[in-house]
Amino acid sequence: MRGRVLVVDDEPSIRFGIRHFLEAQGLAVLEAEGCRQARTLFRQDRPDVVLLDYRLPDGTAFDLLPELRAVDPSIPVLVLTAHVSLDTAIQAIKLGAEHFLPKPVEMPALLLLVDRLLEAHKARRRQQAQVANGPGDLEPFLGESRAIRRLEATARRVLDSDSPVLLQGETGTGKGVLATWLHLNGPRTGGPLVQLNCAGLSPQFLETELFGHERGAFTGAVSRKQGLLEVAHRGTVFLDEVGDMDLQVQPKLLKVLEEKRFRRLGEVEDRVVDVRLIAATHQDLSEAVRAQLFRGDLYFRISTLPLRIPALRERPEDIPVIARTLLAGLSRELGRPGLELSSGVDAALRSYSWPGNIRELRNVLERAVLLSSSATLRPADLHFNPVIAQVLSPSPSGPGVPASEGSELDLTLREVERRHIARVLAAEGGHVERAAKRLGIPRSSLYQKLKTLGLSSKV
Ligand SMILES: Nc1ncnc2c1ncn2[C@@H]1O[C@H](COP(=O)(O)OP(=O)(O)OP(=O)(O)O)[C@@H](O)[C@H]1O
Repeated sequence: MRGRVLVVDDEPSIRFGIRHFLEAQGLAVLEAEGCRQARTLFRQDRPDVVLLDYRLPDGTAFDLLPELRAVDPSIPVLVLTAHVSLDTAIQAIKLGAEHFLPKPVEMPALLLLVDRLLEAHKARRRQQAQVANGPGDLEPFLGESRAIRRLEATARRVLDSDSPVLLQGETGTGKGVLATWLHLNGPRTGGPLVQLNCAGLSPQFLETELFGHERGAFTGAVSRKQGLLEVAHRGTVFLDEVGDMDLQVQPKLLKVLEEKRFRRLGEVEDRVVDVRLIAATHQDLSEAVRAQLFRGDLYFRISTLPLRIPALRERPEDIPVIARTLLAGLSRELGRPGLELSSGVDAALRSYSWPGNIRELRNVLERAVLLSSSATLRPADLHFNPVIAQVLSPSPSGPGVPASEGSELDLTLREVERRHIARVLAAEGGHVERAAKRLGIPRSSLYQKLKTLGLSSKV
């Protein structure tokens, strides 16, 4: 199917003629005989193009256009009319119509315009997806280990399916990178990819983010808000850290997956939505189900297609090629062409345990590039960070608190700063940019502090 066209006209013979013609061209056609029916179909089925007769029994195209734009401004509308005056044309364009076509409709001209509008719609969606994702050119299957080849084979098999995918893997293994790849290489690539990290979100915030709300639905809902599920229509929703989703919200997500409908907060009517869910977690969700922190029914639904991303230490043979790929990216990003790794570096990289996985590897390389003026990085340029290792691996003394640390009152200001930075960095899984944001300082200042506080090499 090349696309879906909604034909709104009160004359059954005109609808029949257009339908017959467009279906023969491989397009699917929905029909509405007036504004009311058009509104419902538009909201529920989100066509790719609307053909809208100007005069309808319960209103005109001018009544309907602003409403359709409010629901989804990316869907192009073509107005059909027997009498086009310049004023009408200007008014329609102002209200968001893409084109006019005089009646009686000439089918070849109609097809030409519909094809053009379909292309424009697809390009708009693709552009929206790219804005949301950032550059989607990262390759998630770097290396030749059996673990990564197996992951690639399974990922390719699930590309075309609409069933939910569950990505499991430690922090920094590239779950986000794989989610983007699945979206961009699957049939929904022209649609949006919408991402939400569920960690630490209150139930109400999570609900309004996912489902949206009507004006006045609760105190503070001063205007209506579109939920991410609506924004992701015909695309993909990526829910990161799904294991942290509040128990109150979980049954509502299950309903969306099972019935493909949901309701904005404060709304009485259901909305139909067509999204593919990719969920990710670093937790053992089956354990969370046993501990009654995650609903069993939702777990079974979202884990239809589970993909496990191996940790770096499970595939040390892939580390040299991943490191060189990351270095080439950093080289471009930081304007330092021709960067290389000396032969001794591979052994050093392979012998470290990488608790923060590819994110940590990238950070170690980025730090090395920034702190070294040579084009060839040597083992001495690599500063691994044992604090991260300590915090990310389970420790009896609790996260981020080395057992040997004495009374906080005896600490110097410099030591407090050093420990705080180390903790924030560890809490962000070694993600320097996010840690800098959390600390409220520029990334370059954080690098400077890491250097002066000796965090990069001897914490
Ligand atoms: N295959 C890859 N190629 C290049 N960079 C990668 C790759 N995989 C991961 N990265 C980098 O590692 C970092 C972490 O990736 P990502 O956010 O996808 O991991 P994650 O498993 O989702 O982490 P978390 O569980 O902490 O959210 C990002 O900066 C990303 O650019």
